[in-house]
Amino acid sequence: MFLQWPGREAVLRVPIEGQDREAEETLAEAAEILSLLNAAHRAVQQGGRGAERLPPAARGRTPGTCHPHRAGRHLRSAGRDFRLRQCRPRGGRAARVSLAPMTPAAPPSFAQAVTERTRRLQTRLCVGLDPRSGTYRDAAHLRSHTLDVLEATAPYAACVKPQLAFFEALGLPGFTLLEEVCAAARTLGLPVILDGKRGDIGSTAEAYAQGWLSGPHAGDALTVNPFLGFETLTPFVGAARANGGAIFVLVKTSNPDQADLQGSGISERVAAEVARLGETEGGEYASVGAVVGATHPADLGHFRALMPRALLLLPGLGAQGATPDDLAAAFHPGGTGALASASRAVQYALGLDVTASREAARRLRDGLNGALR
Ligand SMILES: O=C(O)c1cc(=O)[nH]c(=O)n1[C@@H]1O[C@H](COP(=O)(O)O)[C@@H](O)[C@H]1O
Repeated sequence: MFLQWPGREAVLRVPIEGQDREAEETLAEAAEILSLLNAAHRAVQQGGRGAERLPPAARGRTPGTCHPHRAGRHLRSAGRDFRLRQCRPRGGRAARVSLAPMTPAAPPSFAQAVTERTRRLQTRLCVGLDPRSGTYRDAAHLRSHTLDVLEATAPYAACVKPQLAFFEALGLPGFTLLEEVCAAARTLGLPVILDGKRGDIGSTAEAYAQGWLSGPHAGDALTVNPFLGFETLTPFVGAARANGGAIFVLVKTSNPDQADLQGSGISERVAAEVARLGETEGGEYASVGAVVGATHPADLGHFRALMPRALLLLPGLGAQGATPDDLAAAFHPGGTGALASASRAVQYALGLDVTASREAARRLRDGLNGALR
């Protein structure tokens, strides 16, 4: 077992013995080494030599890289987290150390992260990334424009939604780009919804769920097609819950032809299942959300009421004709609970002009905020 002391540049590893008393014992040892490191550091700063005073566990490290210990500092020991209450050197080779155990904070779930971002940045916009290969000179151009649009629009976005079809169409390089997009989104603090509309018999759905919610190309959330029956949702729900992710189940899609199959109460049956799956979960919003087209403004309040704890993904803003003013009924008071999505209207707002994409995202964010006032 090891204690790690994460300094700015050095990680000090000290062997730990014992279980319960490990905090006192280990930190006493660590503090001793730190106190020696600090003494050595001071000696080096004063022009002397100090490294030879280090105990074997600390030898070989640059004394100048040690980090002074501070109350409040976070320590990780054998997978447990502690906060340093006090670390007082006592004489040359001893120190008194006092630790408070910490319960490590679980990373926020998709629903928490996206809702927190909505509140903090006042944005309900989901930026869709649908890179169309015919639009670009070559693969490098497609890549750079896609990443540029992501970066330029991030300040106005609650989340980003790459549509898998456009990446799959590029073959293997598309998967590499998707990974880059997901990594860049995470660096920008943007939760990622992968729009894959997956769904299959349960055993195959398990592989989809593994691939898109926990595999190397995974997003934080995935759109899911319930057409095969509710059994198809089970692996996706399991993977989303296990990974702090989410799924968005197609309830009423944005296209006019949805009526062919989604009329006659079908959307309501799916909505009831979405609500049922979410009702056992704690938290403000459940991990099971719903896709409801922004192109159905008259139905948004209805579906909001049927799935009170579901996040609603509202595609169809912009190119499919929906406007921010159409969407207020999908939100809860306070302006949370829904994400309005636009792809072409942002990514190709004015050809390949990235500044125009940025402005389009800003206008849509402002429009959505205005509609909620
Ligand atoms: O799940 C989706 O994102 C989705 C559901 C739906 O009902 N309608 C719909 O258009 N979408 C996706 O949302 C995006 C809409 O693109 P734009 O019309 O360019 O904004 C496309 O990637 C669609 O695949």
